[in-house]
Amino acid sequence: MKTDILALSVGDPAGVGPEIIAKAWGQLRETGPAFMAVGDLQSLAAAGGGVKVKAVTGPVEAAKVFADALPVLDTPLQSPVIAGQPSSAHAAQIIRCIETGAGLALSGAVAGLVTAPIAKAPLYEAGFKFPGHTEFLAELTAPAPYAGARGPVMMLTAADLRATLVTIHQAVGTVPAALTIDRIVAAGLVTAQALKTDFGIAQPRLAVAALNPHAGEGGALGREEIETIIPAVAALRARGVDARGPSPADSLFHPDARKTYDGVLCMYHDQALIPVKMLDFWGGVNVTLGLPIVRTSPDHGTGFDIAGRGLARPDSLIAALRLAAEIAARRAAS
Ligand SMILES: NC(=O)C1=CN([C@@H]2O[C@H](COP(=O)(O)OP(=O)(O)OC[C@H]3O[C@@H](n4cnc5c(N)ncnc54)[C@H](O)[C@@H]3O)[C@@H](O)[C@H]2O)C=CC1
Ligand SMILES: NCC(=O)COP(=O)(O)O
Repeated sequence: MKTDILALSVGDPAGVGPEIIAKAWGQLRETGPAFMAVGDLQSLAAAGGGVKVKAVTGPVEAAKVFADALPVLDTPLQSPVIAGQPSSAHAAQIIRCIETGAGLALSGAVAGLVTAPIAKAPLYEAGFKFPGHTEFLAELTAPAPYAGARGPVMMLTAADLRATLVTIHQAVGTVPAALTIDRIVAAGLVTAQALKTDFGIAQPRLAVAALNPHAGEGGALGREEIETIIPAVAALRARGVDARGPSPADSLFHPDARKTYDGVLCMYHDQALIPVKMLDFWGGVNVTLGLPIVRTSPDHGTGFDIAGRGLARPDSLIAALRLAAEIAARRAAS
């Protein structure tokens, strides 16, 4: 049965996830968007500082209890949690929660999936083969049909800035070789389409960032613009995308520059994430574009340094829940 409720995977139980989920529930219980946590009930109750939690059998029951208690689809951990201390012993449960949430979203039982942060290293130690949620969810949803341009493409958004990435989790030294015309075009097509369907922008303008200082200074400071990015922008324009660039990245993110585009395609992780987190560290949201399911996440990580101390802020998670509900409503209406 379809519901408007969102699934929320709890992420690393030793991080700030359980605490910010309990806090987010406290702020959203009367207004929504409603969500069902998928994780270990006991550790959520312990991290929640007295918040009322309730085990539920699925989204329909969760929607009924949301105003009164934090609904949890209990997925028990096999070993104890110590806040601030990640452990590869939790990896299987963390992965199962993401799989469960994705399955519920694929079946339409929930409107979308929001993921609380995972730490990558303990999952890699346990044999997890994907750089992060983004690539894992692409694999989990690959068999499902999707009419749009297929991702995954990572978008980080805060205030009026929507920045997407051509390369995601890879060492900076490997980025130039990874930037191909096809890869930039594919990320640009997914971004342009998602700006229309998921963000409601009828005719999106896409800025494309250069890789090198001064956009390569005519080749003197790097040839990636000439050999790869300029041809990719031309190919995007030939496919009907209003793409401009490549523009020197140092002049692309100030307020007046941001008024000239609806989305900006960035070449590597920190090129996009630094301006987004500078603009609004607490309100930033990570969205996976080009999937048959709606998926958002807070822009921050597991915060092990503050986990279990009551200091974690739920703002970014709340923004992620609100954006997931908005995108789901837009997709449902189209
Ligand atoms: N969506 C996801 O699953 C993400 C996961 N990560 C993972 O998180 C782990 C830690 O990464 P870091 O680079 O240290 O970033 P981080 O975001 O966990 O921490 C950076 C700083 O922000 C603070 N912070 C984080 N969340 C906060 C919150 N809700 N309230 C108040 N302060 C908060 C932390 O205390 C720390 O000082 C890594 O293993 C990384 O893989 C990082 C980013 C996103
Ligand atoms: N820096 C963003 C991040 O690590 C999120 O990755 P993902 O788990 O959403 O793929």
